Parts: sequence; structure tokens; C-alpha cells
Amino acid sequence: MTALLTAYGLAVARGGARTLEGLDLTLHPGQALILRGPNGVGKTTLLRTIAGLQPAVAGRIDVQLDSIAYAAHADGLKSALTAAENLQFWREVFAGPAVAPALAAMDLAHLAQRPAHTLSAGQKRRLGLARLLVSGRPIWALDEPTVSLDAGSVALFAGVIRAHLAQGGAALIATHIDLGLPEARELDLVPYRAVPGRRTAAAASFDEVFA
Ligand SMILES: Nc1ncnc2c1ncn2[C@@H]1O[C@H](COP(=O)(O)OP(=O)(O)OP(=O)(O)O)[C@@H](O)[C@H]1O
Repeated sequence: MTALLTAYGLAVARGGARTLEGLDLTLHPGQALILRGPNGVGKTTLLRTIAGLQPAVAGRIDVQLDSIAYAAHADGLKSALTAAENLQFWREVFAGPAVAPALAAMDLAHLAQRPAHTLSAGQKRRLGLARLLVSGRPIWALDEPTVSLDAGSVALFAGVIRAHLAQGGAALIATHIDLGLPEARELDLVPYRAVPGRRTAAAASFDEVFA
């Protein structure tokens, strides 16, 4: 089976210093990989690098252009738009599938006409995650996706990920909690910590203006 994503000898950096190095990883259709490691180890940095938001400082990432949907810490919602309008906006950006099933999958159908700024933190998070469904992209890169979610919503989202995997998608997930996805592989990033203090020209020159 052809991999959706392969990285070889990858090194990533933040603030001009390498955080992780020597990483190899592969994601095939139907697979989820959970990134583990303590605060600051470099999970976000790795996800951003794989999602193409910042350059790798060494190694290679083989992935099809525009195949990754990245859900960052921020929900990326437009507060004056309704839940449905927010998803419609992203659907048009990605030319992805319909909004109504995405709202239903994340238990937001009853909130479809609510302006996003009136939603609770957990509802906003569910709406932010519903963007993945309207992206139509096969690889989901998820940075702490369950922040603000109650136990029921975590289980709901685990089911959404499982359905995505069953349809041939893949997921790369940074999380500190047990998502309830026993089929996922886990990658402990601690052994890949970079040698402290090693600076890199590519990282030092990169302007970190993204969210
Ligand atoms: N703009 C920046 N300038 C300098 N260092 C930074 C910057 N952003 C992040 N770092 C550092 O880079 C390292 C990796 O951060 P990163 O956010 O990737 O870690 P993480 O594993 O996702 O952590 P957490 O579990 O706390 O979310 C940390 O030591 C962090 O302090």
C-alpha cells in the first residue's frame, strides 16, 4: 500500500534551535499515529513542519501537495459568522464536502445558526474540528484536539477520527490524553530530542508569524 506521508531523517526547529532530529515516520491510509512527549518536546513544531507551515531543517518529507488539514491550538473561527457559515467558508476554501454532515458528526446541527462567538469553549472546539470534515483532505494533523472537550465529546471525536481512517484517511495527533483510539500507534518523541543549543541557519532565519 502506498504511504500517504513519509518522513526520513527529519529535524525540526523553533526559535532558531533544533527541537527534534533523526525522525523517521510513515502514515498509510487507515493509520493514526499519536505523538507523545512532555511539554516543550516539540510536538507542535513537528506538526507544523509536516503541515508545511515551516521548513524542516534537515531530512525529507514526502507527501502530496494539499493533502494535509492542520488543526492548530486555535479554532480558526470567524466569530460573527454562524456555525454553518464558518463551515461553509472553509468548505469553499478547500472545495470540500457538504457542511450538514460535518455539523451532524460533531453534534452541532442544533447550533448551526448560532454565531460562533456565542458558543461555549467546547462547542467552539467541536466546530473548529468540524472544519477537518469539510476540508476533504486525507491527512489530519491535530494539535491537542481535545482541549475544552468533555468526555462525551472526546469519544465523539474519536469516532469521527475512526470513520476518517475507515475511509482511507490518516491522522497524526499530538495529545496528552487517552483519546480512546487503541488501534493508533504511538511515537514517543523523547528519544529524538535534539542536542541542546545547536542552532541552525534555516531555523534562525525563519520568520515565525503564523498562529
Ligand atoms: N517562538 C519561539 N521562540 C523560541 N522558542 C520557542 C518558540 N516557540 C516554541 N519554542 C520552544 O520550542 C520548543 C518546542 O515547542 P513545541 O510547542 O513544539 O512543544 P510541544 O511538545 O508541542 O509542547 P506542549 O506539550 O507544551 O504543547 C519548546 O521548548 C518551546 O519553548
